[in-house]
Formats: sequence, structure tokens, C-alpha cells
Amino acid sequence: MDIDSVVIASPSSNARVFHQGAHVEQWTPQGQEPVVWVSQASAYQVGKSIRGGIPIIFPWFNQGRTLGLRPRHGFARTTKWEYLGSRPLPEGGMQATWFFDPTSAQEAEGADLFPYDYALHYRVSCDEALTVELEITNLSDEDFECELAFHTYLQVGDIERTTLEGLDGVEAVNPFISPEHFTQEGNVESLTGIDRVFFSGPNLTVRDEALSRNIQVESEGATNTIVWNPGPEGAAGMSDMGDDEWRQMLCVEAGCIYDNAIVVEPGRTHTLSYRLSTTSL
Ligand SMILES: O=P(O)(O)OC[C@H]1O[C@@H](O)[C@H](O)[C@@H](O)[C@@H]1O
Repeated sequence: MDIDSVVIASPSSNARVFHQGAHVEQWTPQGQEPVVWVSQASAYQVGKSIRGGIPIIFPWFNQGRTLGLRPRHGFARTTKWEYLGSRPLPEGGMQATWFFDPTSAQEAEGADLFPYDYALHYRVSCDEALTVELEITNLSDEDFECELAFHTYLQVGDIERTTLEGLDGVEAVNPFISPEHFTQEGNVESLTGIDRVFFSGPNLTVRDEALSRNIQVESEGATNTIVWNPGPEGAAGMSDMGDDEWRQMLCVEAGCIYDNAIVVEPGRTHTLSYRLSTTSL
């Protein structure tokens, strides 16, 4: 393993976080299967994103709004962040923090495409829930526009026995199939091979029949939910995912992407937060 990590341990759950990308790699509540999934085939290499966990997507999503931007999903997830330390929380649990600014990204491919002064602060808190919070502060003297997301990989027992509850009536688009927007009707029941963007941040439940649990996803500061599973064909095309692993994962991402990119004014901060917790079925 070429990259370093820390473990955040509390009595009710623990997480492992790599300094490259400030990347939460797994999160496991005591006595449960992991909730945050990571591929057995993931590379842990300098400059390559871990396949799983919670990649931080910034300052553009996928290839960006203008398309063709590299690296895919921005440079924050493959660049080392500064670890500022861990502390116990007054109400119980543990919290660790990281920092990232243009100095961190000096050598990064694509950093020249985002020529602003900014600071990112990231907090990861573990107790009976996992909470991650990202603050983006504009230190330039002009507005900037950026996309951002938590590209969270969730572990499920069987994707074909998993449903998403809480997106009924939300506007959606399948951007790689058609530009037409539509309204989601009812629960999302067919998740194999899905790549769908919803126009509302995630506040939903992943109902997992095989593991007999619900995962609650709550977010603030997001205007999109992105739901992705590569299916068998997508997984076969990825060197860092096993051929059958698509069955055990589902990305439920919170972000502000494409036309929902945020504009941050000078001196202002935008905060994106995401919380995971579980209940038994
Ligand atoms: O392989 P990457 O760069 O981590 O991206 C994985 C997926 O990320 C998702 O967020 C996108 O919607 C998919 O289109 C993309 O394939």
C-alpha cells in the first residue's frame, strides 16, 4: 500500500481515512457489516482514487460541465490533504479533520483549470452515525463556480433486493441515456446499472432486504443526488472492481453538479454535509 491512513475509532463505530483525497475508505458500526463499501480489487496508489469509500469530488464532477476536463471528478480525490488531527467529541464519538488549499494541489493534474484561491476544511465524525462535512471558502477577490460531491459507495447484501425510498416525485435525468428530464414515480426499485441524477439532495433510505437493514442517508448543502451502480458490463470494464462486486455496492452521492454547480462569492463558505446511520428491518 503506497498511501497512508488513520483509523477513527469510537465505541460505536470506526472508520479508516486515507490522507490522499481525505478519503474515508470504510465505515463500520460495531457488530455490523461495513456500511461504506470498498472494492477488494481497489488500488491504493499515489494519484489513483480508491474504488469505494467516500471520494471527495471537487472542483468538477465527471468531465465537468464543459466536458473533457481531466482528471475525471476533479483533482481533490487524488491529491494528499493535510491531516490536522483527531479529538474526542463532547457528546461522545471521535472527529478527525483535514485541510486542502491550492498549495496542496500545486503538482496536481488539472489544478491550472481552477486558478482561484480557496480553502477546504473536512471533518469526519464517528459515533453511532458517520457524519462528513466539507467547507469550501472562497479566498479570491472574485466569484468562482465549482461542482462538488461526496461520491459515497454503500455496501448492500444484494443490489437486486435493494430499493431506494424517498425520491418519489423528484425530477431526474439519466444523462448517459437521454437529456430528457422526468419525474421519479415511487421507489427506485431497479438499481442494477443505474446512473441517474436527481434534482434534490439525498434524504432517503436504502432498504437492503439481504442484510435486513435500512441505511439512512441525510444531507445538507446538496442540490443533487447521484445514484450509480456499474452493473456487470460496467464492472467488467474496470480494472479496480471485481467482476461480481457490482452486486454488493450502490453509490448514493450528494452534490451540486452540472447546472447546479455552486457560485461562491469572495469571503463566503459553502458547506456540504452527509450523514449515514442504520436501523434493522
Ligand atoms: O470511475 P470513476 O471516475 O470513479 O467514476 C465512476 C462513476 O461515477 C459516477 O458518479 C458517475 O455518475 C458515473 O458516470 C461514473 O462512471
